[in-house]
Amino acid sequence: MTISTDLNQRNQLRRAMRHNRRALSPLQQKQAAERLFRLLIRQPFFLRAKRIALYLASDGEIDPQLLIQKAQQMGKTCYLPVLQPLVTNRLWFVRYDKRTPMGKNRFGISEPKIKNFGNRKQNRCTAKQLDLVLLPLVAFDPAGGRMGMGGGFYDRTFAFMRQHIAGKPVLVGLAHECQKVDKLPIASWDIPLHAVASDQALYVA
Ligand SMILES: Nc1nc2c(c(=O)[nH]1)N(C=O)[C@@H](CNc1ccc(C(=O)N[C@@H](CCC(=O)O)C(=O)O)cc1)CN2
Ligand SMILES: Nc1ncnc2c1ncn2[C@@H]1O[C@H](COP(=O)(O)OP(=O)(O)OP(=O)(O)O)[C@@H](O)[C@H]1O
Repeated sequence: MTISTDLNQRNQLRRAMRHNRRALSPLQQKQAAERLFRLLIRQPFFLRAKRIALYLASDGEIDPQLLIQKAQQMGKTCYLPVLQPLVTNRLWFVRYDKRTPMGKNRFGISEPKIKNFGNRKQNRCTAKQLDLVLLPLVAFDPAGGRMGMGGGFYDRTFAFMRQHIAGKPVLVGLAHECQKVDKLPIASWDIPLHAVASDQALYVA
């Protein structure tokens, strides 16, 4: 198979799975978010983690908002991905709570504002300092394969995980069950997930 047909297939799958996500009703979204919440709050990787990266749901993604609230009540620190303004296509993780000033990134997703690089550094943490990363995804397979929105942001940011088997951070994708496929094609740059949690099950790779 040529590289271009392979790319076409990836893009077709991405489109179809994004369509599946968006087709869920508000009630289905709410129930899925509650099921995911109940599943995750009893996992040792969640209970143990002090610094957790999550995301604000967009485009039909399963919503981790209940998890953000719970983690904060438990005294954990939550971080959101922010598109790096200088280095292209990597993420920063910025501390998030009710008082965090927010703005929209170029994809229309809310993210913490970075006003002053110097002052704001204490609110930022590097990918290696996180204990747990709950990643958004478009499609997944039960072996930890992940397909995202296509920017390669998470893959680039966590590329260090390939050499570094330190068990930290733990990478767990969050998904609707309808985003599961049998087997995703693996690209050389793809970073495998330790697990995927859906509204129905936890798939440990
Ligand atoms: N909720 C959430 N936040 C996230 C991500 C995510 O997947 N979900 N990201 C994970 O990486 C980063 C943003 N990545 C994104 C990549 C592409 C598109 C997107 O909608 N692209 C358009 C076309 C591009 C354009 O508008 O210029 C599209 O595919 O239709 C959105 C977010 C950081 N924050
Ligand atoms: N570590 C890396 N170094 C250089 N380029 C990379 C790296 N990771 C991904 N890319 C590039 O990023 C592009 C998008 O990758 P891919 O389609 O796997 O993104 P994705 O995982 O769906 O997106 P995201 O992680 O933002 O949700 C690819 O064209 C790839 O060449």
